[in-house]
Amino acid sequence: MNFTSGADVSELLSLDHIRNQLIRLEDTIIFLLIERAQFAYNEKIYLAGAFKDELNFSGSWLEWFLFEIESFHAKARRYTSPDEHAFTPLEQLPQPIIKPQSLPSLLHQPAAKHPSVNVNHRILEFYIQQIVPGITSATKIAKGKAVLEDDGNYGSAATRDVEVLQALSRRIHFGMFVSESKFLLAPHDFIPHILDPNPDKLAGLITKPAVEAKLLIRLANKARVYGGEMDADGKVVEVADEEMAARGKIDLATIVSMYKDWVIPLTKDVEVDYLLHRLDGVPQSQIDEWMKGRKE
Ligand SMILES: O=C(O)C(=O)C[C@]1(C(=O)O)C=C[C@@H](O)C=C1
Repeated sequence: MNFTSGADVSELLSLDHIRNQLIRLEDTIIFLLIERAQFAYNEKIYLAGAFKDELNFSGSWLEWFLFEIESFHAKARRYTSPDEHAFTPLEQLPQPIIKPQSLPSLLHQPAAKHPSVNVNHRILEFYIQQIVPGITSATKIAKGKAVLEDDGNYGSAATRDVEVLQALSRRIHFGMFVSESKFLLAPHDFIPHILDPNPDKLAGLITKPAVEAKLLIRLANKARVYGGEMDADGKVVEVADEEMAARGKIDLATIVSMYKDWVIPLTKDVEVDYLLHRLDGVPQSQIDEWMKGRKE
């Protein structure tokens, strides 16, 4: 989100504005997945210690990429922005070399900084285990046996992985802004389930089935169009959904189920975890004031 565009806080926190950011990120994520799908699964880059002789690093090749890239980005103060979360623990990253920007305070800091709100470890897990095998040629048959595909493009594949992971992380942690926006619209609805913590009730309050249904239809259409093909004259070549993956483009079902099974549920977890800490440090007088807004 561009926090310095001159927009005021209420505009930045309007649900329409935040949802537009989420819609824009769909495009980014689909294009980045298409880029990753050009390379084989390359299991070796996800195995801890597989390159330990070359790297002097005990984690995986991908974790090493994350560490190196995030070290550079940390120096450029990327992780001082409220919508950015590093995969590498912050204490292992260098300090910014320039002062943090002065950004409008949109989030309730005790909630935004609470460790439970950071779900990057879960993003990394589902991405490696479910998404990469789904969008790449994961296995081939050699001598009658299924073997994992490895094209040796470890640098290219990990570069794309880092880009996809950063975009997924931004998208999912946008849940904090969604929650803040929904909370401020009707704090009295949320407060009882925060004071007597009830994650299910909070999840019920933030869930919007119609928004989710539209998203999944839009996403499938986008993936079909962005992953589609044109001939040299610019004429659209009709390709069946199943054949798109075979052509090294993208597997539509994997993208849609990634959102349905992982991206939306994790965004909701971030929303609920943020809400559970939304009253941390808030004075009782402010809570009373919010509760006055409740319809009798
Ligand atoms: O748009 C919202 O209201 C959100 O909370 C975001 C989101 C999503 O992840 O896309 C999550 C939960 C809602 O049920 C609908 C959509």
